Amino acid sequence: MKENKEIWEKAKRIVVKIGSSLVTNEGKGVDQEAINRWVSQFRHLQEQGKEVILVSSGAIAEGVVRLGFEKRPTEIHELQACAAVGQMGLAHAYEKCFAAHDLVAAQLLLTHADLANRERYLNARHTLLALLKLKAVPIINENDTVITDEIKVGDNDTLGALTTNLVDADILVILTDQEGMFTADPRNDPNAELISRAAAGSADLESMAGGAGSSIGKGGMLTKILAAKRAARSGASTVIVSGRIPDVLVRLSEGESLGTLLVSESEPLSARRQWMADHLQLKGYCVIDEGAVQAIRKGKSLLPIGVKSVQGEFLKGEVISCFDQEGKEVARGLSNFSAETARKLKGKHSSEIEDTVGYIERQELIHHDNMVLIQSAN
Ligand SMILES: Nc1ncnc2c1ncn2[C@@H]1O[C@H](COP(=O)(O)OP(=O)(O)O)[C@@H](O)[C@H]1O
Ligand SMILES: N[C@@H](CCC(=O)OP(=O)(O)O)C(=O)O
Repeated sequence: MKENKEIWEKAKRIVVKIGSSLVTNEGKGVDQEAINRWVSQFRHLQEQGKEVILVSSGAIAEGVVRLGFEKRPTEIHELQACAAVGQMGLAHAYEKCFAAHDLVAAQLLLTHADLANRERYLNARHTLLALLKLKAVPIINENDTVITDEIKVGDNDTLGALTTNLVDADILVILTDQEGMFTADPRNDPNAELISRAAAGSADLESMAGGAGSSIGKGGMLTKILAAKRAARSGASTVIVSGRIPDVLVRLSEGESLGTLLVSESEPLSARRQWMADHLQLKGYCVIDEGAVQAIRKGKSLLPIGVKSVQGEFLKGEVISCFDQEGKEVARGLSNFSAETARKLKGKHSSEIEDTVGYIERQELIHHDNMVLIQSAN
């Protein structure tokens, strides 16, 4: 495995994600002093020639305090109201600290749709790259005020990974309220031991990671290690570490081993394949037979003859999934047909396409060039 120092020396672009409990001092309200400490470290990283992108949680936790709720509400519109109010508090706190360190901050509130649509995805990417070129530090959060659960990214660990892939960052640092990832949730198990290093995506990690240990955070440890697995697809390694360690970012950047390093060991996917793999919600999928599974694993395109069924409603050009007959996702890619046409063509030989739909535009349902193989469940 690569040494920490080597990984950090090579890293130029770093995404730092900060969780709600850290930002709001365990839900008591925006922790201006802690923010100040992280921002001064961003400044240090910039002086070392590194680019920093921040993904900050905390809007809802801060809104809960500002609106005087005794505990986090459960009603969706109240949560959205908290997010709207709390985001003001976050922006204000960051703006103050960034200005004090002579840094320029920029706010981006993203939705799932911004990342699922190729054009909006590329727009977001170009805006972020322009900001980095101008030495501004983008601060990203999910736009919780306008979205419901069905269309959400859902947690900022995942958003951190999507951002890492979006800008081809080298490292994702997830600052949290624990020292790192333990063999079990240290809040419940006093014998849990810190894992200092592992391969991102290693299957054992998923069984050791639990949910959020408090009502302030959202994802817990599981979303963090899934985020590391997702970030590894673009070649980025992830560090899960306590944001309370003094000078944590500076010390990491000097190669010190702190928290849990989840090393990316896979070959990075191309940008377009990454975008397809990063889709969290798809409009449809097809179930394919064993012959088609073998063919696409060998690098062939998916032909209608291998398709057993087509589910959902999608348009030509949208990303759909391919499942095997056991229900495991094997690939996803851009469909050359709408769901309606794909249903008419399923099981048909290429020579029957014209007779079935009256024209031949493409013979493949998904061309190999527009397909990404999925190694294991997301
Ligand atoms: N294996 C584990 N190692 C460390 N923490 C774990 C583990 N499993 C579950 N957790 C819980 O995950 C929590 C961190 O996640 P979360 O509360 O969502 O924080 P954040 O707001 O930083 O995202 C920890 O406080 C801890 O209780
Ligand atoms: N977007 C939400 C944060 C959601 C979230 O993932 O929270 P956390 O687990 O604390 O990183 C907010 O700003 O309140």
